[in-house]
Amino acid sequence: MAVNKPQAINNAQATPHNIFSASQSPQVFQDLGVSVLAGASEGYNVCLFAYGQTGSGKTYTMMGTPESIGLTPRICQGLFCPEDSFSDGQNSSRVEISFLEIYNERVRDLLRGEQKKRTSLRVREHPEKGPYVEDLSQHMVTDCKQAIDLLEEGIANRMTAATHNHDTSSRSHAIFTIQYTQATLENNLPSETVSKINLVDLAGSERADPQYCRDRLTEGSNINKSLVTLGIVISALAQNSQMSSSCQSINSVASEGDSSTLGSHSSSLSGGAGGGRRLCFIPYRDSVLTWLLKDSLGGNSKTIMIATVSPSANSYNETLSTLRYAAHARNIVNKPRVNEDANVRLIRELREEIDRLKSMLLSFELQRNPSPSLSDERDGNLSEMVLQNELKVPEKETRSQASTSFSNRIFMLLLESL
Ligand SMILES: Nc1ncnc2c1ncn2[C@@H]1O[C@H](COP(=O)(O)OP(=O)(O)OP(=O)(O)O)[C@@H](O)[C@H]1O
Repeated sequence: MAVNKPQAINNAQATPHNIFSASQSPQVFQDLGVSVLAGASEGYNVCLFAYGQTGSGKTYTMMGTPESIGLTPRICQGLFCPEDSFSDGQNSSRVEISFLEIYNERVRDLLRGEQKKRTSLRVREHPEKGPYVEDLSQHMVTDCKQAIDLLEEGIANRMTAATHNHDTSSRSHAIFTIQYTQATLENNLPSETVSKINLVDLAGSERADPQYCRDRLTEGSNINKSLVTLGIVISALAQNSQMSSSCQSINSVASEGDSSTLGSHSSSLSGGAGGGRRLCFIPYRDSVLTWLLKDSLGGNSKTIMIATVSPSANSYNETLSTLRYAAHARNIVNKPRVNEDANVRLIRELREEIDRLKSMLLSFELQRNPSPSLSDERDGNLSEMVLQNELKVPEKETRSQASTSFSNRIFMLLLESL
C-alpha cells in the first residue's frame, strides 16, 4: 500500500526469488520489518497486514513457527534489541501491547484473564484519535521476552478450526498492537511521539461448503463479509487517491499555464477539477475489521500489505483475486504524520520563527536601506512580529498539557534565548 510517495511492498515488488518461495529468512524481515521499525522510531503509525486465501501462509509470515519465527516476534526483538535500537542515549521509550481478535464480527481481548476471555468488547470512535476498542487491556513490557510471552499467550487464545484446506485455519482476524512512546530532547526542546504499530493476521477466505456444520458456515460467512468489505474499502480508497492525484496534476498544469485560473481549479474534488466526479464514500463501518483499521487503511499510517498466494494451480482464481486486491492497494496514498504533542510542536515552531525574524532584523540592521522611513517601517513590522511570537510562546506554554517540568524547561530556554 502506498505511503505518500509510493512505497508499496507486497510479494509482487519483492526480489524475484521471493515471489513464490518467500521463506521466513531474515530477508522478509529486512524487506518489511525494518521499515516498520524505522517508521515507528520516526513517530509514525505503521501497519503491516497479511492478506490471502486460507492456507497460503499469512499466519506463518506474521507469527511464524518455533523453528522459523515470523515478522511479529522479529519486530518485537527489533524494538528492544540494542544493535537495532534507534535510541541515541538522550531518548527514553515505553512499549505497551494489546492483542485482540475479531471473531464473528465481535471483538475479543486475547490477553484477558480466563473468565473475561469470551466477553466481547465495544468499538467506539474518538473524534481525534479515531476508532478504538473500549476496555481493551494494555500491557506495559520492558523487554523482548515479555512481549513474545504476550504474543504466545494471545495466539494460544485465538480461534482456529479445521477446514478443507487447512487443519489449523485461523477463524478470526488478529490485531497485535504495539504502542511505542518516545520522549526525546532535540535542540534542548523536549518532544514526545507516540506510534502505533498494528500487525494484522487476517483470517483466510474460503468458498462455503454446505457440508460444514452451522458454526463453521457462520464463521466463514462473517470472514467473507469482512474481507469483501475490506476489498470494497481498498478499491474505493485507491479510486479516491487516483482522483486526488489527477486533480493535483490538473492544478499544477493550470498554475503553470495561467496563474489567474488557479482559483477555479483549486476547489475540492467534488465538482471543479474532478470533472464533476465525486470522491467515493468509504464504508469503513460496514465491518469491524475495516472500522478498526480505518486509519491504517486510509489515513494517518504507513501501511504495508503482504499478499500471500498459493503456488497450486487449483488456487488460480483465489491467487488472481489476491493479486487484484494488492494491485488496488498499491494505488492508495495515505497521509502519515509524526504523532507529536501539538503544543510542544507549536512552541518549537514559534521559537524557530523568532530565530528567523531575529536574524532578518540583524541583517537589515547591517545593510541599512538608504531610505530611512521605509527601513524603519520594515524594522518596526519585524520587531512587532517577533514580539507577537514571544508573547504567544508563554501563552501556549500555560495551556500546554505537556509535563510541567518539560514546559518550564522550554520557557527557561526561551527566556535565555531572547
Ligand atoms: N513459506 C512457507 N514455508 C514453509 N511452510 C509454509 C510457508 N507458508 C506457509 N507454510 C505452511 O503452510 C501451512 C498453512 O500456513 P498458514 O497457517 O500460515 O496459512 P494461513 O494463510 O494463515 O491460513 P488461514 O487463513 O486458514 O489461517 C502451515 O502449516 C505453514 O507452516
